[in-house]
Amino acid sequence: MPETPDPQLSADFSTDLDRAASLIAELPDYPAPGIVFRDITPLLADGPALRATVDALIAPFLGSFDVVAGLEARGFLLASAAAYSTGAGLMPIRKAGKLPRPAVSVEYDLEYGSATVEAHDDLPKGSRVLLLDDVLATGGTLVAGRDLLRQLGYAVAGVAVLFEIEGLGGREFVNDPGLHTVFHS
Ligand SMILES: O=P(O)(O)OC[C@H]1O[C@H](OP(=O)(O)OP(=O)(O)O)[C@H](O)[C@@H]1O
Ligand SMILES: Nc1ncnc2[nH]cnc12
Repeated sequence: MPETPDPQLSADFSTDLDRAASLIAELPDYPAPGIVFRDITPLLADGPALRATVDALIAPFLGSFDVVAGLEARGFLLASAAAYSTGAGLMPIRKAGKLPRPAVSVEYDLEYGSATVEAHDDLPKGSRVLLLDDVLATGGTLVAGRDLLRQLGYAVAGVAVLFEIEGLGGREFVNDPGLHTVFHS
C-alpha cells in the first residue's frame, strides 16, 4: 500500500475525506441475515484518508477535552489516533471480563446482540472525556459508554462517530444535539 494515494484514484475524489467515504465497505447479511455491516478496515488502510477522517471526527471538540475514550474494539483505533494527534489521554472502554481491576459496568443492547462495557476509575473526577466509536446503529453501545463515563464522575465533552447508519433510531436514542458523525448512510 503506497503512503500517498494513487494519482489515478485521487483524481476521482476532490479530498481525502471524499475518498474515505468510498472506503467504507458494505457487507450484506453479516453477521446475521438482514444486517448490512459497515466495515471501516479499507479506510484504515489508507493513510491520508484515515488522517482526514480522524481530523474530521474530532474537529468540533478541539480544546474541549482532556481524554479520548474509545469503545472496544473498533473505537479503540480511532480514539488512539485522536489522543495521539491532540496530546490527550486515552481511555479504553472494554467489553466485559477483560479488565484486571474492579471496574464499573453497564449492560446494553446493540443492532445484533447484547453486551456489557466496563472501565476502571483511573481519571480525576470531572475529567473532560470525548467519546468515540466507528459506527452508530441503534445507539445502544454509545449510550452505554456515555452512562459509564457519567457513573465514573467524568464530564462528557462530546460524542462522535465515524459512520451513522440512518433509520435505526440511533441518533434519537443518543438524544444529544451535539452528536457528531462524519459519514452517514
Ligand atoms: O449502535 P449499536 O447498535 O450499539 O452498534 C454500534 C456498535 O456495534 C459495533 O461494535 P461491536 O459490538 O460489534 O464490537 P467490535 O467493535 O468489537 O466489532 C460498532 O463498532 C459499535 O460499537
Ligand atoms: N451494521 C453495522 N455495521 C457495523 N457495525 C455495526 N454495529 C452495529 N451494527 C453495525
